[in-house]
Amino acid sequence: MPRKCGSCGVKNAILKRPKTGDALCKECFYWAFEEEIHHTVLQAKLFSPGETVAIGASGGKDSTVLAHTMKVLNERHNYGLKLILLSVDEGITGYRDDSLETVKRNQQQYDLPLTIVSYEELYGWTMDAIVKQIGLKNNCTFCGVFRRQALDRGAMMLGADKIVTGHNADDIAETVIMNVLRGDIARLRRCTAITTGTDGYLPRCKPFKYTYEKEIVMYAYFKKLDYFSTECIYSPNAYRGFARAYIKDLEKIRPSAIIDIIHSGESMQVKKEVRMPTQTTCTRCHYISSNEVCKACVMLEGLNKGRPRLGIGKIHKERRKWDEELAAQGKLQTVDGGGTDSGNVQVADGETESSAGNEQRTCSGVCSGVC
Ligand SMILES: Nc1ncnc2c1ncn2[C@@H]1O[C@H](COP(=O)(O)OP(=O)(O)OP(=O)(O)O)[C@@H](O)[C@H]1O
Repeated sequence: MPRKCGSCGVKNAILKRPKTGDALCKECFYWAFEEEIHHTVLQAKLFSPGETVAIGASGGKDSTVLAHTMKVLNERHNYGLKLILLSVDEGITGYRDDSLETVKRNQQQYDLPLTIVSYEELYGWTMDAIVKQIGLKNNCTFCGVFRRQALDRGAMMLGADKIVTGHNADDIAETVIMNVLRGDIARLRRCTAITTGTDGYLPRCKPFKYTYEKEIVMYAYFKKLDYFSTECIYSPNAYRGFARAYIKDLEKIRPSAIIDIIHSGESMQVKKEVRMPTQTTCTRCHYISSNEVCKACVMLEGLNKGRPRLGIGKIHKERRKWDEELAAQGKLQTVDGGGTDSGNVQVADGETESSAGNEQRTCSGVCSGVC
Protein backbone atom coordinates (compact mmCIF):
# COMPACT_ATOMS: atom_id res chain seq x y z
CA MET A 1 0.00 0.00 0.00
CA PRO A 2 1.39 3.47 -0.89
CA ARG A 3 2.62 5.43 2.09
CA LYS A 4 0.69 8.57 3.09
CA CYS A 5 2.37 11.96 3.25
CA GLY A 6 3.89 12.43 6.72
CA SER A 7 2.67 16.03 6.82
CA CYS A 8 -0.91 16.21 5.44
CA GLY A 9 -1.68 12.49 5.87
CA VAL A 10 -4.06 12.76 2.90
CA LYS A 11 -2.04 12.46 -0.28
CA ASN A 12 0.40 9.70 -1.05
CA ALA A 13 4.04 10.44 -0.28
CA ILE A 14 6.08 10.59 -3.45
CA LEU A 15 9.46 11.65 -2.13
CA LYS A 16 11.74 11.37 0.86
CA ARG A 17 13.20 14.69 1.98
CA PRO A 18 17.00 14.44 1.85
CA LYS A 19 17.39 16.79 4.81
CA THR A 20 14.97 15.19 7.27
CA GLY A 21 14.06 11.81 5.80
CA ASP A 22 10.33 12.76 5.92
CA ALA A 23 8.11 11.06 3.34
CA LEU A 24 6.01 13.82 1.76
CA CYS A 25 3.65 14.58 -1.08
CA LYS A 26 4.78 17.16 -3.62
CA GLU A 27 2.73 20.03 -2.22
CA CYS A 28 3.88 19.47 1.37
CA PHE A 29 7.49 19.32 0.18
CA TYR A 30 7.12 22.63 -1.67
CA TRP A 31 5.60 24.20 1.41
CA ALA A 32 8.27 22.85 3.78
CA PHE A 33 11.07 23.90 1.41
CA GLU A 34 9.76 27.44 0.92
CA GLU A 35 8.75 28.04 4.52
CA GLU A 36 12.14 26.93 5.84
CA ILE A 37 13.71 29.59 3.64
CA HIS A 38 11.16 32.10 4.89
CA HIS A 39 12.12 31.13 8.44
CA THR A 40 15.81 31.74 7.60
CA VAL A 41 14.94 35.12 6.08
CA LEU A 42 13.02 36.14 9.22
CA GLN A 43 15.53 34.77 11.72
CA ALA A 44 18.43 36.56 10.06
CA LYS A 45 16.35 39.69 9.35
CA LEU A 46 17.66 39.61 5.80
CA PHE A 47 15.38 42.24 4.27
CA SER A 48 13.34 45.31 5.09
CA PRO A 49 10.21 46.46 3.26
CA GLY A 50 10.88 48.77 0.34
CA GLU A 51 14.33 47.40 -0.43
CA THR A 52 15.52 46.65 -3.93
CA VAL A 53 17.15 43.22 -4.02
CA ALA A 54 19.36 42.09 -6.90
CA ILE A 55 19.26 38.34 -7.39
CA GLY A 56 22.59 37.03 -8.73
CA ALA A 57 21.22 34.99 -11.62
CA SER A 58 23.57 32.62 -13.42
CA GLY A 59 20.89 30.43 -15.00
CA GLY A 60 22.06 27.48 -12.88
CA LYS A 61 19.80 25.47 -10.58
CA ASP A 62 20.58 27.37 -7.37
CA SER A 63 19.97 30.87 -8.62
CA THR A 64 16.97 29.79 -10.70
CA VAL A 65 15.34 28.23 -7.64
CA LEU A 66 16.38 31.31 -5.65
CA ALA A 67 14.67 33.68 -8.09
CA HIS A 68 11.55 31.53 -8.06
CA THR A 69 11.46 31.19 -4.27
CA MET A 70 12.17 34.87 -3.64
CA LYS A 71 9.27 35.78 -5.87
CA VAL A 72 6.94 33.30 -4.17
CA LEU A 73 7.89 34.43 -0.65
CA ASN A 74 7.86 38.12 -1.51
CA GLU A 75 4.25 37.75 -2.67
CA ARG A 76 3.10 35.25 -0.04
CA HIS A 77 4.54 37.08 2.96
CA ASN A 78 4.43 40.65 1.68
CA TYR A 79 8.13 41.30 2.06
CA GLY A 80 7.60 44.48 0.04
CA LEU A 81 10.77 43.96 -1.98
CA LYS A 82 11.54 45.07 -5.48
CA LEU A 83 13.28 42.06 -7.06
CA ILE A 84 15.61 42.32 -10.03
CA LEU A 85 17.70 39.72 -11.82
CA LEU A 86 21.37 40.57 -12.23
CA SER A 87 23.64 38.44 -14.39
CA VAL A 88 27.34 38.67 -15.03
CA ASP A 89 28.55 37.64 -18.44
CA GLU A 90 32.09 36.42 -17.86
CA GLY A 91 32.63 35.92 -21.58
CA ILE A 92 32.89 32.12 -21.66
CA THR A 93 31.82 30.95 -25.08
CA GLY A 94 29.78 27.77 -25.03
CA TYR A 95 28.94 28.15 -21.36
CA ARG A 96 27.83 31.53 -20.10
CA ASP A 97 26.29 32.60 -23.39
CA ASP A 98 24.04 29.52 -23.19
CA SER A 99 23.20 29.94 -19.51
CA LEU A 100 22.29 33.59 -20.10
CA GLU A 101 19.69 32.43 -22.58
CA THR A 102 18.14 30.51 -19.67
CA VAL A 103 18.18 33.66 -17.51
CA LYS A 104 16.45 35.56 -20.31
CA ARG A 105 13.70 32.93 -20.33
CA ASN A 106 13.49 33.15 -16.52
CA GLN A 107 13.01 36.88 -16.86
CA GLN A 108 9.85 36.20 -18.87
CA GLN A 109 8.70 33.30 -16.71
CA TYR A 110 9.05 35.22 -13.43
CA ASP A 111 8.26 38.63 -14.86
CA LEU A 112 11.30 40.23 -13.26
CA PRO A 113 13.56 42.88 -14.80
CA LEU A 114 16.97 41.62 -15.91
CA THR A 115 20.30 43.42 -16.24
CA ILE A 116 23.44 41.81 -17.64
CA VAL A 117 26.89 43.26 -16.96
CA SER A 118 29.95 41.84 -18.67
CA TYR A 119 33.63 41.44 -17.85
CA GLU A 120 34.38 42.81 -21.28
CA GLU A 121 32.67 46.14 -20.63
CA LEU A 122 33.86 46.39 -17.02
CA TYR A 123 37.44 45.17 -17.40
CA GLY A 124 38.13 45.00 -21.12
CA TRP A 125 38.77 41.26 -20.80
CA THR A 126 36.60 38.20 -21.33
CA MET A 127 37.39 34.94 -19.54
CA ASP A 128 38.09 33.40 -22.94
CA ALA A 129 40.86 36.00 -23.45
CA ILE A 130 42.15 35.60 -19.88
CA VAL A 131 42.38 31.83 -20.26
CA LYS A 132 44.26 32.31 -23.51
CA GLN A 133 46.81 34.32 -21.58
CA ILE A 134 47.10 32.40 -18.31
CA GLY A 135 45.88 28.90 -19.17
CA LEU A 136 43.51 26.79 -17.10
CA LYS A 137 45.40 26.66 -13.85
CA ASN A 138 44.55 29.93 -12.12
CA ASN A 139 41.72 31.24 -14.23
CA CYS A 140 39.16 30.54 -11.50
CA THR A 141 40.87 33.06 -9.24
CA PHE A 142 40.42 35.81 -11.84
CA CYS A 143 36.86 34.76 -12.48
CA GLY A 144 35.87 34.72 -8.81
CA VAL A 145 37.43 38.09 -8.02
CA PHE A 146 36.04 39.82 -11.10
CA ARG A 147 32.58 38.32 -10.65
CA ARG A 148 32.29 39.43 -7.09
CA GLN A 149 33.12 42.98 -8.04
CA ALA A 150 31.00 42.85 -11.19
CA LEU A 151 27.95 41.84 -9.12
CA ASP A 152 28.61 44.73 -6.74
CA ARG A 153 29.04 47.20 -9.57
CA GLY A 154 25.94 45.98 -11.40
CA ALA A 155 23.84 46.10 -8.24
CA MET A 156 25.03 49.59 -7.38
CA MET A 157 24.31 50.76 -10.89
CA LEU A 158 20.75 49.49 -10.44
CA GLY A 159 20.36 51.21 -7.08
CA ALA A 160 19.95 47.88 -5.28
CA ASP A 161 20.12 47.76 -1.49
CA LYS A 162 21.19 44.12 -1.31
CA ILE A 163 22.41 41.23 -3.40
CA VAL A 164 21.22 37.67 -2.85
CA THR A 165 23.06 34.63 -4.20
CA GLY A 166 22.16 30.97 -4.46
CA HIS A 167 24.95 29.65 -2.27
CA ASN A 168 23.50 26.64 -0.49
CA ALA A 169 24.24 24.63 2.66
CA ASP A 170 26.49 22.17 0.79
CA ASP A 171 28.53 25.06 -0.65
CA ILE A 172 28.99 26.56 2.79
CA ALA A 173 29.90 23.24 4.44
CA GLU A 174 32.48 22.66 1.68
CA THR A 175 33.97 26.06 2.30
CA VAL A 176 34.21 25.46 6.05
CA ILE A 177 36.11 22.22 5.38
CA MET A 178 38.36 23.88 2.79
CA ASN A 179 39.20 26.75 5.11
CA VAL A 180 39.96 24.34 7.96
CA LEU A 181 42.23 22.30 5.70
CA ARG A 182 44.02 25.44 4.48
CA GLY A 183 44.20 27.01 7.93
CA ASP A 184 42.60 30.10 6.46
CA ILE A 185 41.41 31.79 9.60
CA ALA A 186 40.23 35.00 7.97
CA ARG A 187 37.88 33.20 5.61
CA LEU A 188 36.88 30.57 8.14
CA ARG A 189 35.49 33.29 10.34
CA ARG A 190 33.34 34.88 7.70
CA CYS A 191 32.40 31.97 5.45
CA THR A 192 29.41 30.93 7.54
CA ALA A 193 27.96 34.45 7.72
CA ILE A 194 24.53 34.60 6.10
CA THR A 195 25.15 38.25 5.23
CA THR A 196 28.53 39.63 4.26
CA GLY A 197 29.64 43.02 3.05
CA THR A 198 27.70 44.95 5.67
CA ASP A 199 30.78 47.11 6.24
CA GLY A 200 31.18 47.63 2.51
CA TYR A 201 28.96 49.01 -0.18
CA LEU A 202 26.32 46.36 -0.52
CA PRO A 203 25.27 43.60 1.84
CA ARG A 204 25.23 40.19 0.20
CA CYS A 205 22.86 37.55 1.58
CA LYS A 206 22.53 33.80 1.24
CA PRO A 207 18.89 32.80 1.86
CA PHE A 208 19.83 29.16 1.02
CA LYS A 209 22.40 28.96 3.80
CA TYR A 210 20.57 26.02 5.40
CA THR A 211 19.04 24.61 2.21
CA TYR A 212 20.42 21.30 0.98
CA GLU A 213 21.55 21.08 -2.61
CA LYS A 214 19.66 17.80 -3.07
CA GLU A 215 16.43 19.54 -2.07
CA ILE A 216 17.10 22.42 -4.46
CA VAL A 217 17.53 19.92 -7.29
CA MET A 218 14.38 18.08 -6.20
CA TYR A 219 12.38 21.31 -6.03
CA ALA A 220 13.58 22.40 -9.47
CA TYR A 221 12.78 18.96 -10.86
CA PHE A 222 9.25 18.64 -9.49
CA LYS A 223 8.42 22.28 -10.28
CA LYS A 224 9.87 21.77 -13.77
CA LEU A 225 11.91 24.97 -13.48
CA ASP A 226 13.90 26.01 -16.49
CA TYR A 227 17.61 25.97 -15.58
CA PHE A 228 20.99 25.40 -17.18
CA SER A 229 23.02 22.47 -15.89
CA THR A 230 26.32 22.39 -17.73
CA GLU A 231 29.59 22.66 -15.79
CA CYS A 232 31.89 25.61 -16.46
CA ILE A 233 34.31 24.59 -19.18
CA TYR A 234 37.23 26.33 -17.45
CA SER A 235 36.72 24.89 -14.03
CA PRO A 236 38.74 21.83 -13.09
CA ASN A 237 38.29 23.01 -9.50
CA ALA A 238 40.05 20.01 -8.00
CA TYR A 239 40.40 21.12 -4.40
CA ARG A 240 36.76 22.06 -3.92
CA GLY A 241 35.89 18.88 -5.76
CA PHE A 242 37.54 16.81 -3.01
CA ALA A 243 35.75 18.73 -0.27
CA ARG A 244 32.50 18.26 -2.19
CA ALA A 245 33.00 14.51 -2.57
CA TYR A 246 33.86 14.24 1.13
CA ILE A 247 30.69 16.09 2.17
CA LYS A 248 28.55 13.98 -0.15
CA ASP A 249 30.01 10.82 1.43
CA LEU A 250 29.29 12.13 4.91
CA GLU A 251 25.76 13.08 3.88
CA LYS A 252 25.10 9.50 2.75
CA ILE A 253 25.96 8.19 6.19
CA ARG A 254 24.39 11.02 8.19
CA PRO A 255 22.33 13.67 6.36
CA SER A 256 22.68 16.13 9.24
CA ALA A 257 26.45 16.27 8.60
CA ILE A 258 26.00 19.29 6.31
CA ILE A 259 24.19 21.38 8.88
CA ASP A 260 26.51 20.11 11.62
CA ILE A 261 29.57 21.34 9.72
CA ILE A 262 27.95 24.75 9.23
CA HIS A 263 27.13 24.93 12.94
CA SER A 264 30.70 23.94 13.78
CA GLY A 265 31.99 26.72 11.53
CA GLU A 266 29.62 29.19 13.17
CA SER A 267 30.80 28.22 16.63
CA MET A 268 34.52 28.58 16.00
CA GLN A 269 36.12 31.59 17.56
CA VAL A 270 39.19 33.35 16.28
CA LYS A 271 41.83 34.16 18.88
CA LYS A 272 42.21 37.87 19.57
CA GLU A 273 45.86 37.89 18.53
CA VAL A 274 45.09 36.64 15.00
CA ARG A 275 45.40 39.58 12.62
CA MET A 276 42.32 39.96 10.46
CA PRO A 277 42.15 42.01 7.26
CA THR A 278 40.75 45.50 7.66
CA GLN A 279 38.39 47.02 5.14
CA THR A 280 39.42 50.06 3.21
CA THR A 281 38.73 51.53 -0.21
CA CYS A 282 40.80 50.77 -3.28
CA THR A 283 42.74 53.88 -4.19
CA ARG A 284 42.16 53.18 -7.86
CA CYS A 285 38.65 51.96 -8.45
CA HIS A 286 37.24 53.06 -5.08
CA TYR A 287 35.58 49.73 -4.40
CA ILE A 288 35.94 47.95 -1.09
CA SER A 289 39.29 46.31 -0.50
CA SER A 290 41.40 44.95 2.31
CA ASN A 291 44.45 46.53 0.65
CA GLU A 292 45.40 49.88 -0.74
CA VAL A 293 44.73 48.51 -4.21
CA CYS A 294 42.05 45.86 -4.56
CA LYS A 295 42.71 42.39 -5.89
CA ALA A 296 40.70 43.06 -9.05
CA CYS A 297 42.86 46.10 -9.90
CA VAL A 298 46.09 44.19 -9.19
CA MET A 299 44.89 41.35 -11.41
CA LEU A 300 43.81 43.70 -14.15
CA GLU A 301 47.13 45.46 -14.08
CA GLY A 302 48.92 42.12 -14.36
CA LEU A 303 46.79 41.19 -17.37
CA ASN A 304 47.23 44.55 -19.07
CA LYS A 305 51.00 44.44 -18.58
CA GLY A 306 51.32 40.87 -19.78
CA ARG A 307 52.26 39.69 -16.24
CA PRO A 308 49.07 37.91 -15.20
CA ARG A 309 50.74 36.10 -12.29
CA LEU A 310 51.11 39.44 -10.50
CA GLY A 311 47.62 39.06 -9.22
CA ILE A 312 47.63 35.43 -8.23
CA GLY A 313 48.20 33.90 -4.82
CA LYS A 314 51.71 34.28 -3.55
CA ILE A 315 52.94 36.98 -5.82
CA HIS A 316 56.20 37.85 -4.15
CA LYS A 317 58.41 35.91 -6.54
CA GLU A 318 56.81 37.31 -9.67
CA ARG A 319 56.83 40.85 -8.36
CA ARG A 320 60.43 40.59 -7.19
CA LYS A 321 61.38 39.38 -10.66
CA TRP A 322 59.61 42.33 -12.19
CA ASP A 323 61.19 44.78 -9.78
CA GLU A 324 64.62 43.33 -10.60
CA GLU A 325 64.00 43.69 -14.31
CA LEU A 326 62.93 47.29 -13.87
CA ALA A 327 65.91 48.01 -11.64
CA ALA A 328 68.24 46.52 -14.26
CA GLN A 329 66.70 48.86 -16.82
CA GLY A 330 67.21 51.73 -14.39
CA LYS A 331 63.51 52.41 -14.10
CA LEU A 332 62.50 50.84 -10.86
CA GLN A 333 59.26 52.30 -9.66
CA THR A 334 56.77 51.36 -7.07
CA VAL A 335 54.57 48.79 -8.65
CA ASP A 336 51.02 50.01 -8.60
CA GLY A 337 49.18 47.88 -6.17
CA GLY A 338 51.24 48.52 -3.07
CA GLY A 339 53.98 46.56 -1.45
CA THR A 340 55.12 43.06 -2.07
CA ASP A 341 52.29 41.55 -0.18
CA SER A 342 49.56 43.54 -1.82
CA GLY A 343 46.52 41.36 -2.04
CA ASN A 344 47.71 39.11 0.75
CA VAL A 345 46.71 38.80 4.35
CA GLN A 346 48.74 37.41 7.16
CA VAL A 347 47.12 34.33 8.59
CA ALA A 348 47.62 32.65 11.91
CA ASP A 349 50.58 30.47 11.07
CA GLY A 350 52.54 33.29 9.53
CA GLU A 351 51.91 32.13 5.99
CA THR A 352 50.41 34.55 3.55
CA GLU A 353 47.27 33.75 1.73
CA SER A 354 45.68 35.74 -1.01
CA SER A 355 42.53 37.60 -0.19
CA ALA A 356 40.15 39.04 -2.71
CA GLY A 357 38.98 42.09 -0.95
CA ASN A 358 36.59 40.61 1.50
CA GLU A 359 35.64 37.41 -0.27
CA GLN A 360 37.75 35.53 -2.71
CA ARG A 361 36.41 32.29 -4.09
CA THR A 362 37.77 29.58 -6.12
CA CYS A 363 35.59 29.55 -9.17
CA SER A 364 32.35 27.99 -9.39
CA GLY A 365 30.70 27.85 -12.74
CA VAL A 366 28.58 25.18 -11.50
CA CYS A 367 31.83 25.50 -9.80
CA SER A 368 30.38 25.92 -6.39
CA GLY A 369 32.57 28.57 -4.92
CA VAL A 370 31.46 30.10 -1.72
CA CYS A 371 33.19 33.02 -0.33
N1 LIG B 1 27.48 34.80 -13.81
C1 LIG B 1 26.77 35.04 -12.74
N2 LIG B 1 25.89 36.04 -12.72
C2 LIG B 1 25.15 36.32 -11.63
N3 LIG B 1 25.24 35.64 -10.49
C3 LIG B 1 26.10 34.62 -10.43
C4 LIG B 1 26.90 34.27 -11.55
N4 LIG B 1 27.65 33.19 -11.20
C5 LIG B 1 27.32 32.89 -9.94
N5 LIG B 1 26.39 33.74 -9.46
C6 LIG B 1 25.76 33.75 -8.14
O1 LIG B 1 26.60 33.07 -7.21
C7 LIG B 1 25.93 31.88 -6.73
C8 LIG B 1 26.92 30.75 -6.58
O2 LIG B 1 27.47 30.54 -7.81
P1 LIG B 1 28.26 29.28 -8.24
O3 LIG B 1 29.04 29.69 -9.40
O4 LIG B 1 28.90 28.73 -7.06
O5 LIG B 1 27.22 28.29 -8.87
P2 LIG B 1 26.20 27.24 -8.37
O6 LIG B 1 26.43 26.86 -6.94
O7 LIG B 1 26.18 26.19 -9.36
O8 LIG B 1 24.92 28.14 -8.50
P3 LIG B 1 23.96 28.20 -9.75
O9 LIG B 1 23.34 26.83 -9.78
O10 LIG B 1 23.01 29.29 -9.42
O11 LIG B 1 24.81 28.50 -10.96
C9 LIG B 1 24.86 31.58 -7.76
O12 LIG B 1 23.80 30.84 -7.21
C10 LIG B 1 24.44 32.98 -8.19
O13 LIG B 1 23.54 33.54 -7.27
